[in-house]
Amino acid sequence: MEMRDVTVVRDGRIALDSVSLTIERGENVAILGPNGCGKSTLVKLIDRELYPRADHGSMRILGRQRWNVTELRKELGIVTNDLQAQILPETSVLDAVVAGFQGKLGVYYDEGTPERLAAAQAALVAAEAAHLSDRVFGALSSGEARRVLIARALAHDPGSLLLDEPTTSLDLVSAHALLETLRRTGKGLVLVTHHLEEIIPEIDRVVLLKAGRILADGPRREVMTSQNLSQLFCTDIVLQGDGPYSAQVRR
Ligand SMILES: Nc1ncnc2c1ncn2[C@@H]1O[C@H](COP(=O)(O)OP(=O)(O)OP(=O)(O)O)[C@@H](O)[C@H]1O
Repeated sequence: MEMRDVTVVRDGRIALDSVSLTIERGENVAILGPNGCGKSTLVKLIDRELYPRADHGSMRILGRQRWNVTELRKELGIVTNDLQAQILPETSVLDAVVAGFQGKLGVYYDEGTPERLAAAQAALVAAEAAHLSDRVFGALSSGEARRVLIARALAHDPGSLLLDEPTTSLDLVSAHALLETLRRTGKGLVLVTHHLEEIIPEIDRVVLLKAGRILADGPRREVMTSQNLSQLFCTDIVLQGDGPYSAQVRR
C-alpha cells in the first residue's frame, strides 16, 4: 500500500491531512493514535468506503491506483467494528466465515464448496472458535464474535490481516488470548489502534498518527518512547514495557 500526500475530507473537515505512508506486503506495523486522529478513516480508505481528495496526492494498493475490494480482500483479511455490526444476527457462524471468501456479509450462494467449508472450519480452529460453528452470530459475546471475524479474515489465507482495534470491548483475559492467536497466525499484521497493549512484540514498525498527520514512523523501539507518546496524546506519559506496552499518565 502506497499513499502519497493523501487527504480525506469528511463532512467538510480534514480527517487525513497530506498523509504519505507505504506498507509492504507481510510487514508487521501498528498505526497508533488518539481518538479522532484518523485511524478508522485510513481503514475505510483502504476498504474503499471513503475516497481521497482527487485534486492532489495519489494512492496505490496492490500496485494499482484503482483496486477492487473483492481482490483486496483476497490479499488482506479485514477485521473492523463496522464489519462486526454489519453481519446479520441470524447468520450462522459457519456462513459468516464462508461468506468472507467473497467479501460478502452473511449470505452465501454457491461458494459453500467442500473446500471452502473445510477452510472455514480450519480457520475457526486457528481462531479458537471451532466450538462456535453451530451458533448464530447475533448470540455471541463480543469476544466470541471477534474470534469469528478473525476466522473469517483467515479462511481465504490472505498475506496480511488489517485489524482495527481488535481487542475493543474484550475483557483482560479474552484480549490477551486474542492477541496470542494473532501472534500465532504468522500473517503480516497491520494493526490500527489506540490501545498500547495491542502493540505486541511481533510489531516491527509503529506509525504515530495525530490529528490526521503522521507524527512519527519507524522501528517500534525507536518510536515507542515516553517522549513521543506524550507528544501524541498531549499529556505527560510514562511508557512501560517493551511490547506489549502500558502507560502511566502523570497529572
Ligand atoms: N461519519 C463521519 N462524518 C464526518 N466526520 C467524521 C465521521 N466519522 C469520523 N469523522 C471525523 O473524522 C476525523 C477522524 O475520525 P476517525 O473515526 O478516523 O478517527 P479514529 O482515529 O478512528 O478515532 P477513534 O479512535 O475514536 O475511533 C474526526 O475528526 C472525526 O470527527
